[in-house]
Amino acid sequence: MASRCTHSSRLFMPFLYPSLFRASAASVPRATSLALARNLRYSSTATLEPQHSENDDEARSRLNPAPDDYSNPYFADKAKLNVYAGPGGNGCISFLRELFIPEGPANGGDGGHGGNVYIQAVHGETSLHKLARRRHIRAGRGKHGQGSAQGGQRGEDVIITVPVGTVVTEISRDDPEGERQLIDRAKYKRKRKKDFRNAAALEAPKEEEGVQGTIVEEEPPVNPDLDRWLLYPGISSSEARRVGAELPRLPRRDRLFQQPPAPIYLDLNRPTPRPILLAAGGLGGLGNPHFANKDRPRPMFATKGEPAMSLEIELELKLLADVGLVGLPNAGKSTLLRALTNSRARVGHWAFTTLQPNIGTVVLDNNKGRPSVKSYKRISDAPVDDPFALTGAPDEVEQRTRFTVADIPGLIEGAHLDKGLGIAFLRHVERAGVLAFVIDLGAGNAVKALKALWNEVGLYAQMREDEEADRERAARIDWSPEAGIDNVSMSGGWPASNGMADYPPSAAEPAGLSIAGKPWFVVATKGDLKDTRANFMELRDYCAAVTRGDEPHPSGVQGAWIENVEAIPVSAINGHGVERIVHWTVGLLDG
Ligand SMILES: Nc1nc2c(ncn2[C@@H]2O[C@H](COP(=O)(O)OP(=O)(O)OP(=O)(O)O)[C@@H](O)[C@H]2O)c(=O)[nH]1
Ligand SMILES: [Mg+2]
Repeated sequence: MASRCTHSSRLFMPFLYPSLFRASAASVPRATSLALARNLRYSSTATLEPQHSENDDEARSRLNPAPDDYSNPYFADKAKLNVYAGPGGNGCISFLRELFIPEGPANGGDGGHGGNVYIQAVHGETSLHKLARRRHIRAGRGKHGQGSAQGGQRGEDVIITVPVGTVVTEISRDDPEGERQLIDRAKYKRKRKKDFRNAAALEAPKEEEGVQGTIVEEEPPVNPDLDRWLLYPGISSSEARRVGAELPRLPRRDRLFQQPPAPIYLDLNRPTPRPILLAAGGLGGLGNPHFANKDRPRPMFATKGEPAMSLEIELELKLLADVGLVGLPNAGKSTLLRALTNSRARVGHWAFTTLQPNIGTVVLDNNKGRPSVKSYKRISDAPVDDPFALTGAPDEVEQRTRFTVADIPGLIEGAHLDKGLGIAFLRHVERAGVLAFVIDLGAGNAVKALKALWNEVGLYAQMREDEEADRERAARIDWSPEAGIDNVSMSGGWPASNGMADYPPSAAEPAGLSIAGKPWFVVATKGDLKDTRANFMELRDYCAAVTRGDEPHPSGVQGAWIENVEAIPVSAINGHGVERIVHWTVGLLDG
């Protein structure tokens, strides 16, 4: 396909793809290159390019790239958002006025409802960085009603699209309408009690009446909902007081969208075809015709639109890769990812080259002939718009054409104490089907390194399980203000019985099994280095002993996966042995 920006692409090329530029620079005629140099005089990146000698370039390859030969897409795996639903528009107070009808009937329009905020997990999104930058997300406000019975426009809805694998947690919410409903309900209960007591007092013996029977004149009640009404702006203050005292009760209104029960917790580990409601917009106010009757043909009031709910939510992305690479820094994880996939992850001979997760795809079948490996995966046909996926639907099998591999920053001993880059990145391999421990054969005892890695992973798993248990305990306490008030069916994708207490009881799993229960294997890399054979043999014997049960699982977790622990020797930099990793992984994935 022809380039869509032939002129500008040349200019931007060195900035975006320095290595490509170097390769093509030699073929650019001298006159052109001079012209380019002139154009790029102020471009610091072009002039500061490190110069490589010819020999240097020859030694370089896709698997042994220069440190600056990589692509670095924007990535964020956490975002905090303030979400505001749209407030409703006010109702209008207006009267028909025509040539021979000076005082016509009420014709104020209703206010529009505020917009809702939804969330939807879609394929194609891979990062939360755009949302992290936006921070505030607002749905449109409903427009006010107008004269001549014109209703206000509805506020625009907003759909937050997030990558599949995002977990949404509510931090706090401000729901003025929900709070008001609670207060109204409490007041109503108090009033009923008081009325009951008064009625009982009236039925009490009559002799006391002579002594205490003085009738107390009650003050005219002040309308408690005065702030929810709009009064005709043209009326005088005395008239306003009179109208205020005569205001009717606020009408009860049916809602199409109920606010989702607090606290929101959504694990969007599958795409959601229908957006899920996070915050419903406020109802629009009612115009003055709603309050006209034969005693009050020209109501001088209308209702205001409802204020909107706002939420503070946290989004956490857990990448959904099939295989997670776990290893110490500089072990060769990114090189292995390059060897397995088309990834352009950064490779460097220092620790912490990788600062953010990289995902690569291993293509098994590009549909251009026979697949390199035959593999089948189970697909569940549980309804994907069920945010809690509580239904146990039967599984189907389909041919696997690719699988994904996640390369994360290296772990060091003590990562759980927040040393190095910490263990936060382990959440990206937490959901992987298979874990591959990448061990550098040239960097000391491989068995020791494997044990150290499993120790960190085990501590991480325990931490996550404790967090999950805490969250579930909090969710089971039914403190939600909405619970038990209106049992109206939820719209916008929430299941009707969405009380958190309805969760199925969690299976009592031994601690740490969420990760230690996964199939795993060891990739012993840098096998091309001298004197690494003994180290590999020791590692292989250790893995065999673990499989036999002679050695405990390196994490120390009881019941961890030890079916067939294998150590596969590779030289990723030369692409040797990586085929075997593909076959082995597929075998474990197919289970
Ligand atoms: N000899 C040899 N060197 C390798 C091999 N694989 C990787 N290396 C080198 O090891 C160094 C580190 O490789 P990386 O792939 O960046 O290691 P990493 O595990 O991703 O490192 P971090 O991202 O820092 O955790 C680089 O200089 C690679 O060229 C290999 O199979 N053989
Ligand atoms: Mg790396």
